[in-house]
Amino acid sequence: MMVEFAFDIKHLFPQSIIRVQAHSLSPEVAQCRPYPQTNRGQQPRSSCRLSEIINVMGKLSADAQGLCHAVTSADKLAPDQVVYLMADKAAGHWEITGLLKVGTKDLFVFDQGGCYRRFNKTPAILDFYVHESRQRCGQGKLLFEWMLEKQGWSAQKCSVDRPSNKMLAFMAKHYDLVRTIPQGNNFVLYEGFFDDPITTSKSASGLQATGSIRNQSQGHFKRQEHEQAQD
Ligand SMILES: CC(=O)SCCNC(=O)CCNC(=O)[C@H](O)C(C)(C)COP(=O)(O)OP(=O)(O)OC[C@H]1O[C@@H](n2cnc3c(N)ncnc32)[C@H](O)[C@@H]1OP(=O)(O)O
Repeated sequence: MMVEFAFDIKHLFPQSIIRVQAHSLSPEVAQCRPYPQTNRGQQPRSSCRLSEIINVMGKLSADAQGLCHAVTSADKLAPDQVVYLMADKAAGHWEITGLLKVGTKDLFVFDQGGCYRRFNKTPAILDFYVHESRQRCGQGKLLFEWMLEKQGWSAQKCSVDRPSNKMLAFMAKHYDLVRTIPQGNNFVLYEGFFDDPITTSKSASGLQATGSIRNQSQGHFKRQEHEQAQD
């Protein structure tokens, strides 16, 4: 069953995907609720509605990935992070179908030669979820493509925070991204990340060689490990 909210969401979606940042949220969702008693006769503010949607979808995403804590919530959204929310009315009324949270990270990463480098403001995929009833129907691709266009990013330049097995399969299927470069942190980089970084990536700037430490730690597969543990 899809997620239901105590308010009509259609006014929030002038198109099927919207871009939300921290400044348009009310992180103190508790102060917005309960509906409609505290706002008798009034619609809850859109910032309250968006915050509630993000909290609910963040929780569903965590559940789907077997995580104890949500990666995405209204109060944790940093100023440089963006949440893309997707909705449709395929069932006759508007429903929220997906969430994609992205941001930028200053990462110390290993290149293909094992050299340790610093990349400032690396495009980062932080949380991604399509409702179970809509998975494997191309909705994820739609949302991801929209995000890439709005952010001005390309898939191979994105770092991915602790990708799940489904995420790895998604990147392989839609972007032919299969070969990862082992890192000592939770982020996965794909081959192609280091190709011509200055000219082809708008955001992966500030490349600095910081040594040649070789470390093949695989600490980035937390979500995947968790999934497997749950299987
Ligand atoms: C950084 C992170 O956020 S990692 C966490 C990613 N999120 C999750 O794992 C939560 C649960 N999964 C999902 O929400 C979704 O499956 C997403 C967001 C990963 C992909 O969204 P979808 O709408 O399913 O993607 P879309 O339909 O465009 O592409 C389908 C492809 O994704 C991958 N995929 C999606 N679901 C599955 C699955 N159950 N098993 C294996 N691969 C899957 C496959 O490559 C699939 O292609 P296929 O059906 O030909 O095998």
